[in-house]
Amino acid sequence: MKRIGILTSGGDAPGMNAAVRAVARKAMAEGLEAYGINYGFAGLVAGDIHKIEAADLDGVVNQGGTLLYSARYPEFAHEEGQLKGIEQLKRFGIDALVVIGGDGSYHGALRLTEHGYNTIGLPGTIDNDIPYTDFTIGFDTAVNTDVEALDRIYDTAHSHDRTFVVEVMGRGAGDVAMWAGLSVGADAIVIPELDWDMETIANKIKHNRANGHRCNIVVLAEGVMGADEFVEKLSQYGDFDARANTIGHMQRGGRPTAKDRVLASKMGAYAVELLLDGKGGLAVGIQDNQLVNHDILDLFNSKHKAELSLSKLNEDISFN
Ligand SMILES: Nc1ncnc2c1ncn2[C@@H]1O[C@H](COP(=O)(O)OP(=O)(O)O)[C@@H](O)[C@H]1O
Ligand SMILES: O=P(O)(O)OC[C@H]1O[C@](O)(COP(=O)(O)O)[C@@H](O)[C@@H]1O
Ligand SMILES: [Mg+2]
Repeated sequence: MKRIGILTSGGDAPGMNAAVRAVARKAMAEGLEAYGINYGFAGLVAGDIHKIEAADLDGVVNQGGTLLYSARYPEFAHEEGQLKGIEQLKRFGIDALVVIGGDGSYHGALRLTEHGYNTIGLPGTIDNDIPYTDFTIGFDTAVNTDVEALDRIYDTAHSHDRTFVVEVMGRGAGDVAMWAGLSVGADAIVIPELDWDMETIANKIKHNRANGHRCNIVVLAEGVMGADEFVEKLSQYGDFDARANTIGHMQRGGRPTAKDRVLASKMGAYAVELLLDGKGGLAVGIQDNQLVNHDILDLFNSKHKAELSLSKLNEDISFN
């Protein structure tokens, strides 16, 4: 093996650059060359591919976004695009590929593996919705961004005796909502994985208010419903002077936390070690603080397990 290709795909996530840097620099340290593919699978098919020099990676470890750019490119679900992508990789003499992205990107990586092309997946998504890893690259930063936003919203909630319903991202997963909600002492955290009931939430808010809690924060995972709709339904159970906020894409950008930088660096270097061992078709994860790898195919026969006990814990300690 002489050349490793790297691409980032799907929603950008803070720490993707640290992962690209780790893969490329580790490859170089092992006497290999690194090639960057711009715009995920779209750039792969188009042949938007360039050699990465060590100096290109200077000053990127602390940058959000992705220096390789990203794309949502549904066309890659078609075999024609996949074969074209492999042709491009061969044209550049690239022997193996590291795909940094979320669950969708892993589908693309699996297709390449099925066509006999050695591919390793690194979990890069703020959603934390990937099986066989406790954490994904970008999750910690997104949660911390949400916590900062929620702390600011709390100031207004507290000053005006208001209830704020704040919608955070996560697609179908409630991890971002649970971590952010527990971190700010939310009155309620509403996620798609667990049953919930509007009347119970309204009663909890009333109970807390009756016991001196002047304002309320409800953290809502986007996979449940939008914040406006939630406020409308909540208001049917009382006048909480409620406001809806959606944090949106600002939680996807920004400088990665140290935790995400370290995770990305570890995973990136590990991917190169796996490839040097002649392995491929694998997804890298971290479980109980140990780097692990699983067949990418196994990820599609499994479901991400959210740490749902966080929701129960929040219930237990968020009353007045
Ligand atoms: N079934 C599939 N087969 C091949 N490629 C896919 C498939 N699903 C997704 N992809 C590729 O992965 C990209 C990223 O997936 P997406 O779900 O948008 O983000 P993420 O990887 O962050 O979850 C898609 O735009 C597409 O190029
Ligand atoms: O950026 P877009 O295309 O509007 O998509 C928003 C979605 O992307 C995310 O921010 C990240 O998701 P992925 O990692 O799966 O791309 C989700 O939390 C959100 O639902
Ligand atoms: Mg995804």
